[in-house]
Amino acid sequence: MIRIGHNPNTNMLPMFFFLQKDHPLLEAVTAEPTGHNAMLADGRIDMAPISAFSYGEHWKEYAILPNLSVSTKGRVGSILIFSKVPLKDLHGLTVALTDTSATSVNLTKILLHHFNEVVPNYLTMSANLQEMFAKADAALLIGDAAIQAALLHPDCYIYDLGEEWLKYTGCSMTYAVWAFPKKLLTERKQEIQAIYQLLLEAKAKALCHIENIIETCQAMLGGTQDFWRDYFTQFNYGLDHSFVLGLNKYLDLCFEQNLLSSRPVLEFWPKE
Ligand SMILES: C=C(O[C@@H]1C=C(C(=O)O)C=C[C@H]1O)C(=O)O
Repeated sequence: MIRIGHNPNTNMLPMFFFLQKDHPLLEAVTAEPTGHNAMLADGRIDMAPISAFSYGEHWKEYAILPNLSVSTKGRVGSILIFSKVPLKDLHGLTVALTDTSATSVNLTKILLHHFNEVVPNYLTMSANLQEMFAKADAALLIGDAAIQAALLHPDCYIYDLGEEWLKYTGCSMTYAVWAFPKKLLTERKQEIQAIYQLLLEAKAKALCHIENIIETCQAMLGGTQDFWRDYFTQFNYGLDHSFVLGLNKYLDLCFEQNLLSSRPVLEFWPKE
């Protein structure tokens, strides 16, 4: 039995919609990314789509499943900074960070400190734009919370972090990777391999039946079918060479900005 992290956000539906969650080999544990990051680190789950940043913290212990990720080249649509002032004017002001993210929280710091030369103060808060704006000048939201806040058309600047990252680096951005502790390979290699196959099959099926996913998203959060169709054209759920380049660029910058204590090396299993 492999306990896997199930992320309930719409951006992960292409991974989970057709995954047989009652399969005898798997148990699904639902949480936001930071929940899975913590659960994988302390052994409460065996595998999850964790924040790419969390892989960077644990790269010596974890392996990444090839050809799986949550990535975009440019716009994401659901990793957004809502700001009362332009990004360049945030120096010395307060930015509220959602407590559900690790990758985007550190991407925010890289974009502000390294590329915009502004250093604000940070607050970590639960994802609620109104409450964040009561205490801060800008707010980072991810996933469905970001989509819901944007659909209300708040009267503020909105920055898409995938777009900002592309503007400054020319690279794609990988937000999540599927990782597991390498030590599981000594006794549970076959189970991991079997779950990996299920994940690849679930993803392949979803990409052929994206209309089912679009209808589900509309039922969950509203918005038009065109909105959701456009949302999913941004995403790439694979991890080919060009996405690996962007992921390495992000992890290298995290290390150079002292957000990570060592420079991560990506290790994949199964090896290709
Ligand atoms: C694309 C998204 O990516 C998510 C962002 C994450 C993070 O910032 O740590 C982690 C997992 C991803 O699924 C999103 O939430 O919109």
